[in-house]
Amino acid sequence: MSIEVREIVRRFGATAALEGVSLHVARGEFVALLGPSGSGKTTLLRILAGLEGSDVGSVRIEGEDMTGVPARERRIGVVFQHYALFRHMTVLDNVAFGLRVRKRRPSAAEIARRVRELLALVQIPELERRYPEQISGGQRQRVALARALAIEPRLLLLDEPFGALDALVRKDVRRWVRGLHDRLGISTILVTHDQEEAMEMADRVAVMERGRIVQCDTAEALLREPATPFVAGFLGEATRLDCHVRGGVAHFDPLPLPPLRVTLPDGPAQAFLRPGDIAVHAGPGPCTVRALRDAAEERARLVVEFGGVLLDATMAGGQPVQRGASCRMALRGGILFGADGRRADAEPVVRVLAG
Ligand SMILES: Nc1ncnc2c1ncn2[C@@H]1O[C@H](COP(=O)(O)OP(=O)(O)OP(=O)(O)O)[C@@H](O)[C@H]1O
Repeated sequence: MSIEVREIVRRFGATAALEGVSLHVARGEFVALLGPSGSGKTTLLRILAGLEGSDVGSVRIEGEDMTGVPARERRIGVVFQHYALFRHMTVLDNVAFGLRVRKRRPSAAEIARRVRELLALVQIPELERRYPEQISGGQRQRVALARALAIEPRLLLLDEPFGALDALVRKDVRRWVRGLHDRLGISTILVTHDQEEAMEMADRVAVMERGRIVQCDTAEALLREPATPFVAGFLGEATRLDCHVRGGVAHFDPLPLPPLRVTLPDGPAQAFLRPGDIAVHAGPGPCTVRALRDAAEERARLVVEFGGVLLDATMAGGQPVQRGASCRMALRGGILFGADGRRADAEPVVRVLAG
């Protein structure tokens, strides 16, 4: 089902949690809300779920205004980070809960059939008699999802649902949840502050900053065409550097980095250099390798220090380097924002190595 959020404002005393948020989610779409702590993600989710009201603005689900519609009548499944499973209830009773408290409650036999179907769907049919403390974190996550799905939601809201899982399990559960979303054809909104998670799972990512959605787009578009310096800095592990544009060339002095050609007016600017924009060459030079990442990859990632600044970079060529080794560095490009907020892609002036 489609969701239309219009100009939502929500204040808590002097704090404006949401300052005019609009968002459209198409039927069957998976959208992530991504932003730093306190940017308003959870507040927006709670307003969608009907757990919180808004001061201004409206939420429409499939065209129907949700104002005054209580949470349990919205047919929205919600999963929070702390799954809040009922500890004194078995897995089966936890999943059945939403069905048992329904206004039009199905028969006991129907509830049992539905719960077994759901546990099979989330691939834990053998756990129905266990209690939450007798199952693993990943399994609890699946129970929480089965419970959210039991009410046959039109919309699934996931609030940092993978935070309590260790990295390996998290990856698996993430893929599996996306697969489930695709199979069931429901709309899903995921709240996260993990950009990798948002980009891997969602069709579109809404980047939030201080109570606003500053950009909502595909992961690729957010990386290629960030709307603001905040988005450029928040996604893609870019290094932010101040620079100065003179005659269509950005200079980084006093940092001894090669200049970049860019179509921006003269004046101060901010450069966002992604790891792929900075190519490191092994051999004597002015930079020092401080850390190695993904060393087994063909284009190994590394952190280099240059003039007291740490830069996320990429190894050029296949030569191995070691922590502490000296190296040289070239710029392949970057994204720059002028003082007026205008964005421009930068290119190397000449393809020479720094130093
Ligand atoms: N019930 C409340 N009373 C007062 N202030 C609140 C309340 N709920 C949220 N806020 C404030 O509103 C702002 C947005 O909070 P929200 O929880 O929506 O952010 P978030 O992006 O989900 O953060 P996090 O990633 O840390 O969960 C914060 O400044 C928060 O302190």
